[in-house]
Amino acid sequence: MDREIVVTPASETRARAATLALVTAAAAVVVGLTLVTVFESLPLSVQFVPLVASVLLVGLPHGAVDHLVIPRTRGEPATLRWIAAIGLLYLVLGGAYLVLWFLEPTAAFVGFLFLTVVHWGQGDVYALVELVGVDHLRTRFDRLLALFVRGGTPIVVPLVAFPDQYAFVAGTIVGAFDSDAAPALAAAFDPMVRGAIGAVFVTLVIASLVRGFRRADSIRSWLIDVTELGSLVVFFASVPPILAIGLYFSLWHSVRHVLRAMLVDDRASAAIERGDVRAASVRFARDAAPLTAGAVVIVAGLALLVPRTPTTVPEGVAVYLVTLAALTLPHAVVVSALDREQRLWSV
Ligand SMILES: CC1=C(/C=C/C(C)=C/C=C/C(C)=C/C=O)C(C)(C)CCC1
Ligand SMILES: [Fe+2]
Repeated sequence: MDREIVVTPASETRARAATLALVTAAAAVVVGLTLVTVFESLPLSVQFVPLVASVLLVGLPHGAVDHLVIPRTRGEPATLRWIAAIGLLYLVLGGAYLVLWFLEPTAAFVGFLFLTVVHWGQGDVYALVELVGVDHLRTRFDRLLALFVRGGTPIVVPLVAFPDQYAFVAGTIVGAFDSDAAPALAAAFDPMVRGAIGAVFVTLVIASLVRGFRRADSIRSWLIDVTELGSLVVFFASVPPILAIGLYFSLWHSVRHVLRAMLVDDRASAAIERGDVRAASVRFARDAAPLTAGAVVIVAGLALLVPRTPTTVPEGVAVYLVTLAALTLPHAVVVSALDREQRLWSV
């Protein structure tokens, strides 16, 4: 296999990063499952806490270094040209997607769910292949199957397990733009439709498990994959989705991407190598601070622009999620470029 990665962190550094990723992911699962086990019902105000916290802690910031990651991967300085190119990408794609939200909010929302599946899935494929170092995702097809299964879990499992809360959030998001969009969305919550989506998903999960087991040389790395996936499914099947997605977004998806950004940064990578996670985090926080602040300004601006001005926490979070959608489209393009640089899909 022809692998030419300019910045290739030592395998020990990757192993440290994998441990950090697994520990924070496990923390998300344990916190979520503990909360639902200990408390009979969790007030919505508590369920929203992790999602609101993600504005400043790891969630939103994880994409705020997109202007730095590609030049760093190539071992080039992050010149003004690079920054302008990524800025333009965000402006054009994010801006066009925001316009779509105003024109066709239901379609924009459905698109957001698909985008999330692909983007969260691609992040997990990176972690499995490059951090954990699994050997059973050999072909592009294996990786694509893993992408849909991993990215699909946070979006499909709650649709089956928690349709009411799902419908509430979907209705609040689309309702910010169109107060009578409910009928168009209602179809997705029909038990038959949910059953069919669930059945397709379960088939994919089983296919990926069986295929992975057959192809694995090392049972250890397959077991890590299965344990992660199993925990993820149980987590999203038992924890109400507002809480579950809040925990997952920061502690699972974003932490993995932050580690990826650190590994392409010589200084942060050296800090992780010597076990100094603090130094690596401080450096990341400095890199991410300006554009995180920029993104917060966009959330506030959008809150003023949407036809229905948010007045409650769920409505405020809805505007935040629409901003995340608009930012995630160009972010997923940058991450795909990073996947390409790191030859994640050329197998
Ligand atoms: C909160 C929430 C939902 C959607 C969240 C989404 C889609 C978040 C995507 C975030 C991204 C893509 C962040 C960037 O990486 C659902 C599923 C409607 C169910 C109810 C709770
Ligand atoms: Fe991301």
